[in-house]
Amino acid sequence: MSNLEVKQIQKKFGKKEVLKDVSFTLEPGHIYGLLGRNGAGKSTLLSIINNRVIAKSGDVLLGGESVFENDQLLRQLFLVNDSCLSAKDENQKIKYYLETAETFYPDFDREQAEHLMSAFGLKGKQKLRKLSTGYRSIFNIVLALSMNIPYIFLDEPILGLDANHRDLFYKEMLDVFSKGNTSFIISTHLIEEVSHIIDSVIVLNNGTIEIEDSVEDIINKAWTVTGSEEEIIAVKNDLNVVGWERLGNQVTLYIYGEQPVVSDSLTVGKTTLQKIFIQLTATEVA
Ligand SMILES: Nc1ncnc2c1ncn2[C@@H]1O[C@H](COP(=O)(O)OP(=O)(O)OP(=O)(O)O)[C@@H](O)[C@H]1O
Repeated sequence: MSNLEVKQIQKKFGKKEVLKDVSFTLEPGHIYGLLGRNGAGKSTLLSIINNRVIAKSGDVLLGGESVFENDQLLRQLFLVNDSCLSAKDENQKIKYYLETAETFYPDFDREQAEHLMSAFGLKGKQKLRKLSTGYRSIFNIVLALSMNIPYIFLDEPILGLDANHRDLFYKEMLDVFSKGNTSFIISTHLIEEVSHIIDSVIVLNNGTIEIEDSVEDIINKAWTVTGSEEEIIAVKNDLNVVGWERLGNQVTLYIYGEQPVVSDSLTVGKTTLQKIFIQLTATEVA
């Protein structure tokens, strides 16, 4: 498996510059979380990488070669989202789409698809257009986890899934991941829920990549300093503060970087991936 390099992607809708200059590299053997506020451009970026939306400029390279206009390379990637099947086809039965997937993706694992359908309670004779929101997500998950290709992109994969089905999805995805043939890139707002599944994070903010790091490193760099307002004001300029919060008469600073060195009267603590993400992306984007 080769690296997938996303290089200097720019995209405008009308006058709105959604992606200003987006570059990052995906490596085999990872589960990435693509995080960003509503309207940050995650879906647009995933569609561009998978050649479903055309960028103003930039490139996507697999093993050093551009994937655009290269069907063979494009078949090493797959984006599962609400529009991965064209609307006009929705009258068909589920088994039709599985057969189509087998035609286009020679490594598509039909046995795995049948296993997943039985685990999630989806039947081949059901028509796509009659599925509930949750079962449409399940159908997309069945496709994604049976593809058997190097890079699978999932845009909000758990939309409408109940807690049992979400757990089942994570378990089945980890099973596929453990076989070593596929890296996953998941775009979602359920950060706490996926924080135990993903190992790396890409944060899209203000049209560029704000963070590209392992979950472990981000958590290691995420600190809080809590104390009275007076004490906090006295130290805040010496720290790399990315946000703050008041609770009663206590103020908490969110710090991103080295462990803060402060007086004993202040409390230094750790924080979660979700909290630090909220602080790092606090400015309105949409
Ligand atoms: N086809 C389009 N025409 C015009 N504007 C668009 C189009 N697609 C997306 N946009 C705009 O581009 C911006 C980014 O949208 P996008 O759906 O990529 O963001 P997102 O990060 O996936 O958002 P969310 O988390 O809310 O799903 C938004 O302001 C959106 O309105």
